[in-house]
Amino acid sequence: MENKLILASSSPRRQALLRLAQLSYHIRIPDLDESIVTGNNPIEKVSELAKMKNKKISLDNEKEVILAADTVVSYNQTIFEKPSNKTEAKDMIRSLSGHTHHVYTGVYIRNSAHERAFVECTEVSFWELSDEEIDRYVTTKEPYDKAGGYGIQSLGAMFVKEMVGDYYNVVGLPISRVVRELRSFSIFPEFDSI
Ligand SMILES: Cc1cn([C@H]2C[C@H](O)[C@@H](COP(=O)(O)OP(=O)(O)OP(=O)(O)O)O2)c(=O)[nH]c1=O
Repeated sequence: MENKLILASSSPRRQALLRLAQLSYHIRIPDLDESIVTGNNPIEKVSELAKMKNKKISLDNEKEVILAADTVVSYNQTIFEKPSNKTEAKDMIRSLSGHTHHVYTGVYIRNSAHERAFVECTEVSFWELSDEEIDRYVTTKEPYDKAGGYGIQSLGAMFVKEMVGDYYNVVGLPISRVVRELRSFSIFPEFDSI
């Protein structure tokens, strides 16, 4: 029996990125109140949450490999998670306007024998945005299921002036590094065997 990758996430983007890398996976969604992890250190926060999401899923046998992740936006000593309403979304995007922020994704991988954890950081600079632009954006569905209140993979792309680091890390999973780490768990993308 081959090793089996379990994605501990409800995020459609994380699923899409595993498919992009030609990885087969199963989904098990962790039930976790993310607000229990407090504090203003983004690296600690994403590490802790990725680990907690991962450990919420039990390993049924030694072939299973569980992957979990957490993404936050950090600007000026403040962590931005998913905005819960229009006002919060507007405030977040207004603070990011004309500035450079960091997007952190913590990844935690484990099987019955070992575990690997890492944090990837991408630097994103926004253009100066007008109030009208921000108002229009928050009337779309885009901000509400995304850290920082924007989606770089869709309309939020219009805000981005410059980026340093892995684009896919901003979307929720630094897929090229994940693929490399998964090889040590004997999980391989289909293209490895071509
Ligand atoms: C900044 C940014 C974040 N995001 C997303 C990635 C993450 O899915 C989300 C941050 O929330 P997370 O809590 O990391 O993930 P999630 O709630 O979507 O899924 P789960 O906890 O079940 O794994 O924000 C984008 O899709 N685009 C972006 O540009």
